[in-house]
Amino acid sequence: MTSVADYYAGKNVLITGATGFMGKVLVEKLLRCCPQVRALFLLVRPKAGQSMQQRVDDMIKCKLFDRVREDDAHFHRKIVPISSELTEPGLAISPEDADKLAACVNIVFHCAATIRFDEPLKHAVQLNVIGTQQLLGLARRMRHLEAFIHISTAYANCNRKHIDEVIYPPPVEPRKLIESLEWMDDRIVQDITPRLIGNRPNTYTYTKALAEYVVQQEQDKLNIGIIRPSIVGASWQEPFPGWIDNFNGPSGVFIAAGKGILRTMRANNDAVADLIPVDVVINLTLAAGWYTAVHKLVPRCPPGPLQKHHVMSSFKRNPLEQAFRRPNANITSNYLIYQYWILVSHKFPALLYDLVLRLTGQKPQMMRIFNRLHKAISLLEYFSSQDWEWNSENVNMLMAQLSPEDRKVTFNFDVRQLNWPEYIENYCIGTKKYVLNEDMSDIPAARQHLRKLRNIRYTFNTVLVVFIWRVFIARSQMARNIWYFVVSLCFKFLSYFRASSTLTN
Ligand SMILES: CCCCCCCCCCCCCCCCCCCC(=O)SCCNC(=O)CCNC(=O)[C@H](O)C(C)(C)COP(=O)(O)OP(=O)(O)OC[C@H]1O[C@@H](n2cnc3c(N)ncnc32)[C@H](O)[C@@H]1OP(=O)(O)O
Ligand SMILES: NC(=O)C1=CN([C@@H]2O[C@H](COP(=O)(O)OP(=O)(O)OC[C@H]3O[C@@H](n4cnc5c(N)ncnc54)[C@H](OP(=O)(O)O)[C@@H]3O)[C@@H](O)[C@H]2O)C=CC1
Repeated sequence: MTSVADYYAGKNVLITGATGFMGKVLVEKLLRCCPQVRALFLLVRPKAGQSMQQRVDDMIKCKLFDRVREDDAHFHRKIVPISSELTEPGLAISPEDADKLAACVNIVFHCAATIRFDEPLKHAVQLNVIGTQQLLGLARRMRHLEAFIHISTAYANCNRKHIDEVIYPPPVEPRKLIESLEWMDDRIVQDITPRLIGNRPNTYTYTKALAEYVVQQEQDKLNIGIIRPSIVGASWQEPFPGWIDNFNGPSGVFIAAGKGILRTMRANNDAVADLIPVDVVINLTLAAGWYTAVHKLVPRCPPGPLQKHHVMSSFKRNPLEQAFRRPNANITSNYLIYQYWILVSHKFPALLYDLVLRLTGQKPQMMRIFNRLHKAISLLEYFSSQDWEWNSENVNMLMAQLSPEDRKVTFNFDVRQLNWPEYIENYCIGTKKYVLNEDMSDIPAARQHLRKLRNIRYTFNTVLVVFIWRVFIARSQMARNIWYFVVSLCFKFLSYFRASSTLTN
């Protein structure tokens, strides 16, 4: 039995989506734990005025690569950026680069995708389906290819309640869809999108399902492996706990809750989400690369439960700076209760805050922030308010194939060993440090700010109760009678207490 690192020794690996959240962790892990790997070819596009080389240079400077840097200061020599735009014909790879890749690549990891839930169908198909087809075309030219690993999602088949580790028939024949989209203008595509995606919630899950089918079509020619992670969160252990660099999925929810903006969300009653740490997904992916070189595989990452109270208590211990309110959220599956909390805990405070901003000559902004937040959480609702049953037999089988050292240490993907409260604490701290770039030394000031917010809330509530009561008393004789009765009762109790304490003295 070879170890996973031994397998990658001397291999040339091609990675798409290397500048993304998961791609970066994959590159880091390969360089650190498979030090004999020969070269990593990264398909990267120029973006936002930066050349492909500048983007890769920036990427490897980031903190995520600190441990690799410590081990080998010249690790960047193994990284070979290749200019590529996946939505362009031929992936916009130069003929020389394409020939070079065809001659030497041994393993492909395809991570690139648009993961936006509101992506127009045409663009999602262009990147997630046609981009994948074109990459497979390039893979077919690779003379020494041993495995093609495609990163899909556990929700590609979210229209089913029970999902096995198989490729299901596609919702439509991809070729027919691609042909139709070619002549339709964007307005028509927008109009028919809901009909096309049917009982899937968005173009993302729909195009990921089509991509799986497109990959499966190549199974006679290539060794393919498909990984289906659920909701990918911050790292558990590697390269350090809590690494996260984006607002996607639960991270945006956590940050909004930690800032005291998000106070309610629609989710299933026990508020459990299928979360999986990114380092676990990457360990599984690399192990699958090794195994697929010999066998074919569709493993799904085993998820773990995410619970609301861990998030809240963690942000109370390690508060984010300048919170709008104290972190506290009501999770409910009931639509009416949810709407009530939206009104009372989101819209009313936002209106009040904007009023104060207007009165002090500033531009109102809170309602705009809440409108964006509502759009984002409405897109996540489908996933947070349902449960799925997934089969993970291939994952268990793969685990059993690993050497004890790989299974327990280097490529561990057994989430049963994960301590969830500790993981969530590190996750929340990770959003603070790496997404919001807040300093941990500011925590005492942030705690002081939370105490101030609590005092403001107590004062506000007291004033509100007194005000309502005064209005009520002014209008109702019965309320006045009750009020006088309660006040006289208090006086009687006080005078009795005073009299009895005088007697005992
Ligand atoms: C209450 C607390 C505890 C609760 C625990 C209970 C459990 C419930 C948790 C449930 C979570 C459920 C998550 C389900 C996710 C399913 C995942 C499926 C898995 C996958 O396969 S793929 C990964 C998932 N994909 C995504 O998550 C993408 C979703 N995002 C989008 O589609 C778009 O970003 C969105 C939401 C439509 C917004 O679009 P837009 O308005 O155009 O904004 P931009 O994306 O362009 O961003 C502009 C700007 O804002 C920043 N940003 C983005 N999101 C947030 C946010 N939530 N909060 C704050 N800021 C955010 C973004 O970084 C940009 O900043 P710039 O500086 O770059 O401009
Ligand atoms: N994050 C999650 O929760 C989950 C993710 N997945 C899957 O994992 C994979 C990686 O996701 P994640 O890392 O989170 O996504 P990111 O959005 O962080 O990364 C996407 C990557 O794709 C690249 N890319 C996008 N468009 C193009 C293009 N036109 N040409 C070339 N490259 C492009 C991006 O490059 P650039 O930097 O240039 O934009 C980036 O490197 C995806 O396939 C996704 O479906 C599955 C389940 C859950």
